[in-house]
Amino acid sequence: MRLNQTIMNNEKEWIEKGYAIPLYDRRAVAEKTKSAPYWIHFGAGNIFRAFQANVVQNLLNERILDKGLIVAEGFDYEIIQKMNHPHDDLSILVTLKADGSVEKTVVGSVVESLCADTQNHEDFFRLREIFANTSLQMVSFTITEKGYLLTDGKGNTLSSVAADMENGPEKPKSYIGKITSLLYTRFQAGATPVAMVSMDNCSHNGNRLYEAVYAFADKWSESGLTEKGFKDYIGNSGKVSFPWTMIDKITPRPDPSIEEILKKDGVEETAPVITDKHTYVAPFVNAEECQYLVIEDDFPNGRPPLEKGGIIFTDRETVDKVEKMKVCTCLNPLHTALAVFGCVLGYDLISKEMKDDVLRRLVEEIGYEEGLPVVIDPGILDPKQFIDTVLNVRIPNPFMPDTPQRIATDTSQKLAIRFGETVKAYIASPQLNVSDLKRIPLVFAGWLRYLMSIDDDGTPFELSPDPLLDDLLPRMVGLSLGCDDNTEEKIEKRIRPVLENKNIFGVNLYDAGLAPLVCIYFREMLAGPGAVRKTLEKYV
Ligand SMILES: NC(=O)c1ccc[n+]([C@@H]2O[C@H](COP(=O)([O-])OP(=O)(O)OC[C@H]3O[C@@H](n4cnc5c(N)ncnc54)[C@H](O)[C@@H]3O)[C@@H](O)[C@H]2O)c1
Ligand SMILES: O=P(O)(O)OC[C@@H](O)[C@@H](O)[C@H](O)[C@H](O)CO
Repeated sequence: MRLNQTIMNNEKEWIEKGYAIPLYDRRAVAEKTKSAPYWIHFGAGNIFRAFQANVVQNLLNERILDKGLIVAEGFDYEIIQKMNHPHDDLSILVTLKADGSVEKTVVGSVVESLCADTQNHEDFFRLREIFANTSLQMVSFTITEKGYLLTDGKGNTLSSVAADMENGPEKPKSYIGKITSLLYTRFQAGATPVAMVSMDNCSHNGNRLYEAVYAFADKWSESGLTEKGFKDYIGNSGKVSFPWTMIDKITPRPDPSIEEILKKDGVEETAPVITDKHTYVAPFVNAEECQYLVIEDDFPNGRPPLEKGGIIFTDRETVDKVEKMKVCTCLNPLHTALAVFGCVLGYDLISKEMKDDVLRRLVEEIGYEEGLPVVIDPGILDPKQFIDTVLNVRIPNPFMPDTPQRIATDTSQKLAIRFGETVKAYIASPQLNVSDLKRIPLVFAGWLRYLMSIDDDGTPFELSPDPLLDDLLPRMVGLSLGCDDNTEEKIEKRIRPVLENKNIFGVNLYDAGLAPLVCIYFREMLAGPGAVRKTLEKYV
């Protein structure tokens, strides 16, 4: 059984093996989509294939939509070359339910995949054609938090961004430079409206995308590299919107245990690949069943009826509340706490960590006691029920192959949103006292301990990728486990610049009054092998 367009002539075998297959004429859908695209997504990673692509598949099956999706990859072209093209853009979604049952779906809603690479003339020409088409209604993104960065950890403009700003929209190399250049194509083709929809886990993600794109438009306009009016098209015309969103569906990396299931069914060539840019991809994706996508309803060129596929459209204020609930308190902080301590305590599965009493108590206390008091009820999802499901059903699901190592990726980019917002809310509240926060500082100390890349038994382990490692790791040099030399002064001197960094924590932890506690916890975690667990048991 080969995963490519031939399955449409060989449906019986797939259906007999329990696969749901596309119930529409895929060739006809592809033809219509290519001639009048309405939705292009950037970031051909796992969440897109597990969530957005499957929503469109369901709507195609139900004849609510008659066009599919185009996907573009602007960072890791190997995904397109090694997964999309060899499989004719089909992928298998394996849904792992908490009762242990498994649902297998061949998703065929993606009908074209392109490398957003200005060196790849054919693909970039096609992207310009898509952006010039009046039919285009939405451009969405799952490109990770760092995809929107224009500067490095020290605040210096990235060299690719600086070069693109200097050279203009012709052949940019940076991600946002390419996106802004494509918007310039749309501007030149009649300045028709479009919605630019970030679906990444960053606070006010629409603003993050807007600010990055506007910085290019501003610079290019100022230097006369773009025609008059482009900057206003992006910033003031009301024609280009940047809605805010909240997306939620735990989508681990493709796991060998799931590959085994597919292999047993007779599916060929299912092996996952780790690309040179460290993306974990396979012809299949594995994900939980639960999913939420909440989008600010601001689509100046109209939009498909995605609400019929379960996507919630609402106002910006509600998205803000629901996103704060999920990303800042009820899910992602708990994930990050489990990620850093999981790596240090030698875990390779999040669900196993939930059987460890002290880790379970830690995330319950962060969620219910420290996070929940600052949550504003968004009205559309109940925060208490949400966190109950996260802690009792979703994270402990033993059938989900999610790992602390995946979630630990880019932690330096996530702490500000996942914990900093709560710290800020405590500082701002007349009723709450920031010094009551005891567990969040424990996670900060746990992250510093994680950065030493030595586990709690004293064995070295590999850190997950993070754009700030080059800045952060030198700070850890000279600190070692069980060393009498680890004086309070020495430790503080090393980590002070990190704790003061607002970009990392969202606040200066000294100004917030939390730094001394972080230093105490961190020092105790350095006492020797076993000290991390001992510290957790002492304080949680
Ligand atoms: N996986 C999940 O559980 C989940 C759930 C909700 C939201 N998200 C959001 O989606 C994002 C992607 O998740 P995924 O599961 O698809 O991950 P993935 O590792 O499968 O794919 C990552 C995608 O981001 C791109 N990317 C990586 N680094 C980049 C960079 N520096 N610049 C531009 N693009 C870059 C990759 O090329 C790829 O397209 C997450 O960072 C998160 O914001 C993920
Ligand atoms: O995807 P990231 O790297 O931003 O964060 C890792 C996880 O916390 C995240 O992917 C969750 O699984 C997701 O946010 C659940 O909806």
